[in-house]
Amino acid sequence: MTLEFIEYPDREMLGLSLANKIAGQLAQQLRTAEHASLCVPGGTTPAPVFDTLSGSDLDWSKVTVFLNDERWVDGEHTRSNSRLLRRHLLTGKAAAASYIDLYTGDARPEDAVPALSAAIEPLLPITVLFLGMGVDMHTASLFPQAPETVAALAPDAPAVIAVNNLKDEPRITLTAPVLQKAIHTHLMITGADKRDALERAQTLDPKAAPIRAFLGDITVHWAE
Ligand SMILES: O=C(O)[C@H](O)[C@@H](O)[C@H](O)[C@H](O)COP(=O)(O)O
Repeated sequence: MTLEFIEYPDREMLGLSLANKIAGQLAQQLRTAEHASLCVPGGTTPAPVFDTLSGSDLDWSKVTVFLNDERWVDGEHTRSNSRLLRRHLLTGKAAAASYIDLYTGDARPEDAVPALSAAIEPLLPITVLFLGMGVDMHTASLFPQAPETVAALAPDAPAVIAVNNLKDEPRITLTAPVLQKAIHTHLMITGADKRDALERAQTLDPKAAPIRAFLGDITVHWAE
């Protein structure tokens, strides 16, 4: 188990390098397999990586993309992570990729769990997992001390679960057993506060610091 920490001179270098690494790992998988999967975060940080990655020269028609987690809002809502992907990742060459939308339009995320689990399970293990992290040490929609986080960290958790215990809209999130089995895992963080939070997370229990559950074999990409 190795945590590799890469510090970049700036965010632009980070974005270019991480996009190239992800594209290289997807291409490597496609040399020996018919299919590859790419699981990505929402939030505000990853857009520059997506912009570069979407122009990468690989056989995107053999790649399936899905999010780590989604907010339960319509796909055109400004808080929709799918909206971010459609504008920054599923465009250019990457428009040929298949996309599993975690927002199904069901009234509640709970209603979508069986169908989404069934759609995601055949794509496992995830070839490349790209994670983000909040300063509170959450990743995907696994928030510190939330009852859903305890459920999502269980070794027998289903592939996705609904998360309702939030100030804003409900969400759906992939769970630890699915995320932990990814072949390649990258975490992108920016700013001193997130670097400090990551350091703190390494001393805490995953229920208090959910990112801790994924700090096995992982490459952390950081820039100020
Ligand atoms: O939907 C989400 O919110 C994400 O998937 C989430 O886990 C994100 O990666 C972190 O919250 C960091 O978000 P920022 O990049 O906006 O800081």
